[in-house]
Amino acid sequence: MKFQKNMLRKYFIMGSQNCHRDPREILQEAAAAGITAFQFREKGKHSLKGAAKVELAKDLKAICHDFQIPFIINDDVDLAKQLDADGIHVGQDDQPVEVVRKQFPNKIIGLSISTNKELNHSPLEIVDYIGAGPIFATNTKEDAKKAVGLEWIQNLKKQHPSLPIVAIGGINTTNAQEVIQAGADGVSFITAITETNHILQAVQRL
Ligand SMILES: Cc1ncc(COP(=O)(O)OP(=O)(O)O)c(N)n1
Ligand SMILES: Cc1nc(C(=O)O)sc1CCOP(=O)(O)O
Ligand SMILES: [Mg+2]
Repeated sequence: MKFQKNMLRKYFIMGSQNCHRDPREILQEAAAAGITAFQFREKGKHSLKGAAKVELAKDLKAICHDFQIPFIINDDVDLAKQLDADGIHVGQDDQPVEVVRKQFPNKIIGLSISTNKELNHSPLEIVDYIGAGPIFATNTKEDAKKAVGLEWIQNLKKQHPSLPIVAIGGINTTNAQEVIQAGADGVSFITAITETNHILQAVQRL
């Protein structure tokens, strides 16, 4: 699947550890409601491992493809290869993005950026988009860095006007609009969907 900036507009991220019910049901509802991309982030204390992780990933990929939404895998390069995912998202402490690009010349590749130093030392020309954040405080990622705020998105956009940017961290139905107004091409979110009882409404508002 070829990357397009508008895929970043409503980018849902999830793993089974984020869910109070079957992740398949949650993704199905979010996809029907209009998310534009999905990242499988099976990570942390209560996450699935081994065959159970692979089985869930396969099911979630099939749902994404039913809705023609890109299926992106967080961190796990081997799983991305095994499942022929549409893309992979890596952070500063994961496999170097140069290595990932060599392995996947045609897949969507996203890279996390949390500071100006990371921005200035990353090979931005070989990634399709950056995940910028945390914009606001978040409890979802244990090792999240300091919140960067909306001005940082404005600065990023000024410095790199054509670099696709998806904002992440503490984004919900009430603050998503100001994130877009600050210059992000889209918003990514976990708990805005996994902690709501009204997925359709939440996705529409986001
Ligand atoms: C879209 C998006 N942006 C940032 C991240 C964070 O990636 P990373 O820093 O590697 O942290 P983990 O998610 O792996 O804990 C992301 N996953 N997606
Ligand atoms: C996975 C992730 N990465 C972040 C980063 O800043 O790189 S913040 C984050 C968690 C986002 O979850 P929520 O939408 O529930 O705040
Ligand atoms: Mg990572």
